[in-house]
Amino acid sequence: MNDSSTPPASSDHATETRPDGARLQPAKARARLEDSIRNLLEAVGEDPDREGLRETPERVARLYLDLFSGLYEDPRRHLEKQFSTDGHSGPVIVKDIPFQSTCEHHLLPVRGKAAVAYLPDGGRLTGLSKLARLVEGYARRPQLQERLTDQIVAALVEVLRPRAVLVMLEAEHMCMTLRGVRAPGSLTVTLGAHGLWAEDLAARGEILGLMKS
Ligand SMILES: Nc1nc2c(ncn2[C@@H]2O[C@H](COP(=O)(O)OP(=O)(O)OP(=O)(O)O)[C@@H](O)[C@H]2O)c(=O)[nH]1
Ligand SMILES: [Zn+2]
Repeated sequence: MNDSSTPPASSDHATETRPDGARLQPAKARARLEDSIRNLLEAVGEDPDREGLRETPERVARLYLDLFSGLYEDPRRHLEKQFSTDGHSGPVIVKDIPFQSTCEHHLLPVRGKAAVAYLPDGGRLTGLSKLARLVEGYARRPQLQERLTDQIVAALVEVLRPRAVLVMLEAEHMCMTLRGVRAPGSLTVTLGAHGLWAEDLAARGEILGLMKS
């Protein structure tokens, strides 16, 4: 593989800020999370100082920092390392990428599989593992499946400038299986497309077929 002559995307991608410009700080978040979990235990009538719960706020704070670690990175940075295509002009598809997310309405797990495809523009390729890292970075946040799909598409478009992108996510939402409507086994499928695969349904169908095969 050759080093790309393409300049990397903006280094602003390495850190992310809230819309108000404040930097997200995991250390501060951890202390606040611990307090919040303690409050939650008290609110449900538990004693956070009893032996079994004493370390729970700290454990759960760590858990949430892990589940929401995508809030502390800009996943677009994973696409910055690029290679030349060496003439390859066909689609690149990585499928069966497992992901774990959190439904932003109920803070319950969402687990699924992603398939990510792009059609290089003749100049830029990214590492295959970077597609899975991109999915993970956006999944590890409070999310909607539709937004997660769109963010993955937008990142690929912005950084790789490919001729086409297609992203398909299939996921089980625990908020639909453990509670509420209780529909275990139900799967939500979302699709995001850009460029040729948004415009040409026959071309999109061919890629979808490969994603599902
Ligand atoms: N569109 C979309 N909806 C989601 C996602 N995750 C969870 N939901 C839905 O968000 C909705 C929230 O609905 P509400 O009526 O405010 O909450 P609720 O009373 O707990 O809803 P029920 O789950 O129907 O009991 C539910 O229909 C969930 O199924 C997602 O990723 N995308
Ligand atoms: Zn939910």
